[in-house]
Amino acid sequence: MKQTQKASAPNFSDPRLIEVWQEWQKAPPGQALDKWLKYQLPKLHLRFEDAKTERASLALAMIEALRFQQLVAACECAFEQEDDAPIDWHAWDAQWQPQQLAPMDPTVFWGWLSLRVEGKLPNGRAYHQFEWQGRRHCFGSLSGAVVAGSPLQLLWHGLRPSWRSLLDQRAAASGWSDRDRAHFITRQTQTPPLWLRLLPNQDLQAVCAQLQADDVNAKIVGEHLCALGGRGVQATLPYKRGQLEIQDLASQQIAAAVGVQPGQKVWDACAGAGGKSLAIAARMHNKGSLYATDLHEHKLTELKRRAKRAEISNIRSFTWDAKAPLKLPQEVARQQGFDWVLVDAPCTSAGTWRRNPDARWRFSATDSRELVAIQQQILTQAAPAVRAGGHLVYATCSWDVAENEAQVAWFLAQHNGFSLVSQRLLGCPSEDADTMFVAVMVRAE
Ligand SMILES: C[S@@+](CC[C@H](N)C(=O)[O-])C[C@H]1O[C@@H](n2cnc3c(N)ncnc32)[C@H](O)[C@@H]1O
Repeated sequence: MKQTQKASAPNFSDPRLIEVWQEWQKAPPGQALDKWLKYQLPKLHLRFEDAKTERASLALAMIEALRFQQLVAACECAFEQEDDAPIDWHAWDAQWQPQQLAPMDPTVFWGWLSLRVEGKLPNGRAYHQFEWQGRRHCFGSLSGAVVAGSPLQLLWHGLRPSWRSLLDQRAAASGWSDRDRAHFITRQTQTPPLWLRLLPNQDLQAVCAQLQADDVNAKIVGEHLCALGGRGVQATLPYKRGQLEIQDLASQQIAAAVGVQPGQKVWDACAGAGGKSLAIAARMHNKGSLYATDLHEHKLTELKRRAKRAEISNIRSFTWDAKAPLKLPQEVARQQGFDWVLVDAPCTSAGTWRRNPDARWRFSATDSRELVAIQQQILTQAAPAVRAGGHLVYATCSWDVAENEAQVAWFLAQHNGFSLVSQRLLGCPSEDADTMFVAVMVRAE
């Protein structure tokens, strides 16, 4: 099958990046990069020879830009400083906002970025070696000053120094060694592979071989399949035939923590577009019922489309807002509750920053507090729907302890009838995936 190859690396020498970056600076604060690229890139009337490949390369460069934009600002700050006095990066970070990048010359911005990502300046006359000598020197000094535990270490890997205490909490909660912690931090600079979930009765080797034949760099890791670079999967035969779904490894592990048996009753309370619902239902073989609810109707519409594609017929979906308890469906009321309830709660999504680096700049203490309150509300409403002896599974795609272990502790303190079976962090740093959390609790008989 002939397939257009998409770019697998950013091209920092592409002069069109200047305009793209300037336009991005005009986007409303908080705009998601992937949506912006999808709708705005075609509007920029940039001249492309191979539009698909070149747009993909621009998109990859923008992903790197959003990952390291604060480091670029820090480099320019260090360069402009007149004396050699050490900079208090904590204090600098406390007043830094992404909007402060707008006045920076975009050529300078991409120069710093290319130094960080590729170790060299982009090709082009704008980067006259002599003029950049000072910046190169400054870059070398900064990189030499990156030591474990320092604010500069976090900046260097695209993380805010102010998140250090959150990392400390995570390291303590997960019993990370210094090596685990360093691994987690360095992995924030790399996009994880695109993980694929095989539908039941599919042959892992055969699907992998077909993906490779379709020009996807597919690889088997243990019992799992992933695409390195992750492009073009939706254009392949296995995807079109419905043999696989795109789903991060950690997300697959959350679905696996719902130990459902065919014939049981499950409620996926925050089902969204159905990532977990579909994976859970796949193990039910259309026996029993899975109730998929969400605040947003449009997400459930997508869930229904995906369920049809996967030939799943036992999912019932309807909107539900955690402001009120769920009225149990009759068949569930008869057995006095669900066997399994999954709360895949709305969260800061901090565990997806490797894939969506722009999301980190939307992370704020106020939003986290609000989300913690919503998570507690959803857990509180979901708990009575678990039957005696049934299980409540709580999950997030965040590594923030406040949204995870602390929530579980809060819930258990409020609900005597529940006890903890297990809780763990999934994905990065143990695996090359997003970072997520899952806790399984059981209700007393
Ligand atoms: C982490 S996402 C769920 C992802 C989904 N389970 C999946 O695997 O694709 C959290 C979901 O919670 C929903 N949500 C947010 N606030 C809610 C509320 N008050 N009541 C019910 N659902 C809510 C959001 O619409 C969102 O789809």
